[in-house]
Formats: sequence, structure tokens, C-alpha cells
Amino acid sequence: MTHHPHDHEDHSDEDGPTAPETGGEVVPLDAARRRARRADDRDEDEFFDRETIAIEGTVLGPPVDPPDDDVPYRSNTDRRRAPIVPATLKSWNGTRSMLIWAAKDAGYVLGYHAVRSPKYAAKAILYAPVGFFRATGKLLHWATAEEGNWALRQYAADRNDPETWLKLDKQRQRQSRWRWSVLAALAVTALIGLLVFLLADIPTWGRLLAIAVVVPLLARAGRPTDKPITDRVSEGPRYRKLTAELVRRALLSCGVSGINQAVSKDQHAISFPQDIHRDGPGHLAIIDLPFGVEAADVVARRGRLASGMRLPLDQVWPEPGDGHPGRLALWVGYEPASQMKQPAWPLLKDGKVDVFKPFPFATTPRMDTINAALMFRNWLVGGQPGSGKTFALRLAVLAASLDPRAELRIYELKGVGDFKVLEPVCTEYGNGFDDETIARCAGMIRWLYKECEHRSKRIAHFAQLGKAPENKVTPELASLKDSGLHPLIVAIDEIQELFLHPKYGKEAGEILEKVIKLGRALGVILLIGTQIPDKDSLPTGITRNVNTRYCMSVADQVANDMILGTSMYKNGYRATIFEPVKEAGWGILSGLGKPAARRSFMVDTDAAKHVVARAMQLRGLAGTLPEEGTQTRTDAPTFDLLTDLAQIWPAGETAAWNETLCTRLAELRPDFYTGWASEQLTTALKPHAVPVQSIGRRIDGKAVTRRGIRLDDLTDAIAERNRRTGTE
Ligand SMILES: Nc1ncnc2c1ncn2[C@@H]1O[C@H](COP(=O)(O)OP(=O)(O)OP(=O)(O)O)[C@@H](O)[C@H]1O
Repeated sequence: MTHHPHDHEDHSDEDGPTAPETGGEVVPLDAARRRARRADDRDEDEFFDRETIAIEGTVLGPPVDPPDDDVPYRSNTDRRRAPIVPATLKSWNGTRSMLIWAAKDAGYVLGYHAVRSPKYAAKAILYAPVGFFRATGKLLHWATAEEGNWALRQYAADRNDPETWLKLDKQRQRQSRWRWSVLAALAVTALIGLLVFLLADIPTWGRLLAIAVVVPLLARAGRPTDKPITDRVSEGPRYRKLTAELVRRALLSCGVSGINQAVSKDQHAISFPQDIHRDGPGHLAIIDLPFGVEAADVVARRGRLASGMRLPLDQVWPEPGDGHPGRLALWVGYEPASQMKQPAWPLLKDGKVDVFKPFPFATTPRMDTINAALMFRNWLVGGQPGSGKTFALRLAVLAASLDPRAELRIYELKGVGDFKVLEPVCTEYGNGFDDETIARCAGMIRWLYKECEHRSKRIAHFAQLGKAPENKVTPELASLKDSGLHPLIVAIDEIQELFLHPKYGKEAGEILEKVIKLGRALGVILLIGTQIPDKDSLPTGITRNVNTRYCMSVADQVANDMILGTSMYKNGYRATIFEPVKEAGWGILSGLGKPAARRSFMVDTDAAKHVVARAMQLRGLAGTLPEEGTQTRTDAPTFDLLTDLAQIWPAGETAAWNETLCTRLAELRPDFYTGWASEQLTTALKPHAVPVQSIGRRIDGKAVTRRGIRLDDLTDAIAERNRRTGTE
């Protein structure tokens, strides 16, 4: 509702303070109320300049709208009561991390003093005799009870009042008498103690204990007041406590103009709906930014925020908070994440995985474990080189390997061999970016589509029997031998190599898009890793159908949004803040709860070997270990052209025409080579650097020249390929 100046005029006489004499002046009601409210606030503000006169009485009429106090962001629900049990103590992880921090802190203090203990001992020995005499003097003085009524006695003496003086002194003597007896008892005890210490047969540790108790006590009494025996443990460099003032300063140094302008007008523009509190191994501040400023703007300036706090980058973790876009959840660790030890992967030593259930995958900056799920999910892991995407993808596959029902098919198109450890548990494995591997990978995708068709028929069959209630694979069906619906995990790392391939790329993209749509309910799980997420390297149809995304360090907004989805960058989920290599393993994980910064558990290749050994054991017991020699699909097109050519080479010939070779190839593998003509063979031979040339023959006495290849060139190419791949 808008306010009309007339509204004020109509009611000005009936209600509230009188209008200014000018009469015709229009006073915006909202502004007037805000001024009035600010004046109220100032009463509570100790810094309020009391000489300033708040001009009140500018409200001209009764409120037209309901009072502004009840708007949601200032409502009472926001001013929540402090929880009875502190947030840190609610979870075991929180409690543990707090205890660990406390223990570390105590350890630090202990270590600090232990190193300086010789100095402390020397000081104590120096001050102890002084302390002995000082303490004796004090005790004697106490025993005389001179101090108790000295002032009164002096007063009586001054007034020449011997009677009072004697009375008072008698009282002193009474007091002094029992004090002397206490002192005598003390002296006797001390003497006996000393004699025992010197003469009796007590163990060394007993003597040391007595010295450790008495000497520091005497030293404490003997040291000058301004010279403590122990050095001060400096608080500064270890941990900076998160205070509202620190947060304010950091936010102001972020360079967000909205914040700076708002704070210059109203110092309360940044508010804290909850007290800053401990949260795991650090502190959490929930901050309401000034009106109109989005948390995303601050998240994007994590570096400046950290600089404003004088803290390392990986100690400062801003995230969009719950509730509204202007709420920021700023978590600041006790120490940088790089110095916090990430717990080992819980499945490293023992444990099985059920792909239908979550498994530990990553940790938060607070070192809480985040679980991930595989079933009914497709994963996209993206990031620049050194971001840790291969390790993250491998971690998911390692988890899957610990479910003996799950069949694994892996292609890593980078050719490094990060997944090689998993080969013994894979039904299909390929490593490399050569045409042959890419052809096999494309072949697998074709097969995958057929497998999906096959599986959907199986599901329909089981649905009819009432065993697949939602037309989805159930844990029972997945466990049922020969149901054909066991979980099938297909991982392809550096998938851009496939999609950018001139021959197979387009078709593979189209088929995989269908597979990703169909496969989810059918127990087919796709795990994709890529470095380049643009639309040529990763068809959008695929990106759109992925439901679990892990964006590790990326270079720009485009890559960020290609992996995480449109607007994620704008909304403050920015994997650009992570540095590759240094912050390897960190990324924004979305699709598993609220998107947030997570670090995948680190399982290096050696540790992975142990996991795979366990996976093999589990599979051996379950009878699902892929048998030697059956590690390829039955219909896999073995596109090993060079070997095939060598096999069908016409005996005794040094050169052969393409057309002759094509006919023979088609006889060898009709399903693959049928229809090949001279041109197809030429194209297929190009990557292998086998020159196709004119070969002359004499047919019926006539010289005929056709395209063909020489045996020497073929043999050279095979030798060269074997040298490259290290095979015989
Ligand atoms: N979760 C993690 N915690 C700590 N370090 C990690 C983590 N993940 C990976 N790293 C480290 O980062 C390095 C690079 O990881 P990875 O090979 O997965 O990166 P990438 O993104 O695939 O890069 P590239 O494309 O160059 O292989 C690893 O050798 C490992 O030392």
C-alpha cells in the first residue's frame, strides 16, 4: 500500500505530535518511523552522542500500514533463544573435534612450558630461599596479630586513653596466643618433615615430589610481583577468535559497495541473527548482510574476506546461509584446512558397500563426513588438471567395487593409468586416448544402450510379477542371481576425448544421452569425469540429466555453471575459489543435500590396491569376480585393424590392394568389416601412419594400378604401436 500525503493531513490533528508549522510539507511516513525507531535504538547504544537532539514528532497521522516491526527478517522467530545444548555438543563429530582442539591446545601449552622448564627450574631455585625468609617473616608478623586492631590502639594512645588501649591489647594478646600455637605446630611439622626428608629412607620419587611441591610454592612467595616464573603463552599467532567486530571489518574490506554504503549510513546494517558460536573445530557466524546485498557477492570474495581477517584462505569458509539470499554463513576454522588432518577413508581397512545405501565420500571443512549414494544417480565430476577429479571419481568406483554385486566398466581416456588398480575387478577396462581405446569405449556405449533395452524388458517382466513396484531395480532384484539387473557402474574419465573424436564423438554423445535418461531406474550408473565441460566436449543433454555434480577447481564461471548448473555461480556456489593442486580434492558437491564445499577422501594408489584386494576377496566369495580372459563384452568390436590386417595378409605378397584386403577383412569379421571399401580402409589407416599408395599388378597381361598398402609399412606400424603401448 502506498502512502498519500492526504492521509497524513486528514489525521494530523487527532493523533500524535503536531505537524510542523509549514503545514504543506510532505513527510514520508516510513522514513519518519525509521528515524523514530533509530532514535529509540540509540538509547541503548552506549556510543550515542547525548548532545545530539533527536527530532521527534514528525509522524503526522496514525499508521496506515501495520507496524513494520513484524516483517519476517526482524521477526521474533529470528531472535531465537540460545540452544540448551550447544550446537557443537549435539553431534559426536562436533564434540570430538572440540575435544581434539582442546587437547591440541593443552598439548601446545604443555610443550611450550616443557621446553622452557630448565629456565623455570633455575628461576625457582633462585627465588625459593627468598620465598622462605619472606614467608617466615610474614608468618611471624601474622602470629603477633599486630595488624588486627592496630589503628584502634593507636587512636586510644593518641587520646591518652590507657584503659581502652589495655583492653584492646588484651584482645590482641588473646588472638596472638592461638596464632603462636598454630605457628608452633606448623614449625614442628615442618621440622619433622625436614628431618624425615633428610634422614628417613624414602624413595627418590618421593623426595622429588616433595621438592616439586615445596620449591615452586616458596619460589612463588619469593619472586618479585612483576616477574612471573613461567613465560606467557602468546595467544596471537595460534588462533584468532571470531568476533562480530572482526567479521564486520572483514566484510567492509571485501569491497562490496552495497555493504560499505549501508554501513556508512547505519552501523547496524550488518546484523547477527544468532550469536557467533563454536561449530566443530571453529566458529560459525550467521550474518544478515545489508538489504539488497547477496551472500553470493561475499562468497565470491573469499580472498578479500580472509585478508580482512588476516587469516589463510583455507581457514575462511563463507557459504550462502539458509533463509534468504542475504544471509551468509561464515565458518572460520581454528586452523587452515590444509593443516587439519583429514580422517582416513572409513572403508579403507574394512567394510562393505551397498550401492543402494550411502557411503562415506567426502568431508566438510569442519571434517564432518559426507555420505554419497550411487544407485539411481549419475555423477559428473569436473575440474581443471590437478583439481583431484580423477581421485574423486576413483573413490566412487572403489566404493562400488566393495559391493560384490556391482559390475564395473571403466575407461580412462587420459592414458595415465589411475584406474589400473581396479582392472582385476572390472568386466571391461580401457586406458588411453588412441583410436583403438576410443573405439572400444564408443562400442561400450552402444552396448550400454542395448543393455538398457534388455534391462527395461527385464524390469517389465519383474514388474508384472510384482517384484519391481516402481518399475525400478530394487535391492532384492539387484541381488537376485541371473536377474540381469545387478548394478552396472560405468566410469569414463576425461570423457571429452570421446566426444571430441571426429569419428565416434557425435554418435557416442547421442547414445549416451539416451542411456543416461534410461539407465537410472535400470541400475545403470554413469560416472563421468571431464576437464572441459563446454557443450562440444560434453553434450548438454548429458549434463542436464546428471543428478550428482562435483565441481572441483575450475578456471571460470562458464565451466562452473556447466558442471553445477545454470546460476550456481551467481548463487554463490563457486568452485573458482579453489586452487588446483594446493587445494586438490576440494570442490562444490551438489545433489547430495545443500551444495557446499567438500573435500573427497584421499585414497592414494597404494591404499586403493588394498581396497581392491578386499573387493576381490568379496567378489571371490560372492562368485562375481570377472574371469580371466572374459574381461571384454561379448559383442565388443575389437577394432584392432593392424592385427587383423596382419592376420589376413595374402601369403607371399609384399603389397596388397585395399579392395583385396577389405574382402578378406569382411570374411574375418563380417559384423564389423562388411561394407568396407578402399576409402574406409584408407581413413582407418591414417591414424596408424600406414601410407596408402598406388600398387601396380599385372592382370591378364595388362598393368592395373590400384590403391593399396605394402607389407613393410604394415609391419613397421605394428612394431611402432607395440613400442608405444609397451606390448609384444
Ligand atoms: N582428496 C584429496 N585430498 C588431497 N589430495 C588430493 C585429493 N585428491 C587428489 N589429490 C592430489 O591431487 C593430485 C591430482 O589429483 P588427480 O589426478 O585426481 O587430478 P586431476 O584433476 O584428475 O588432474 P589431472 O587431469 O592432471 O590428472 C593427486 O596426485 C593427489 O596427490
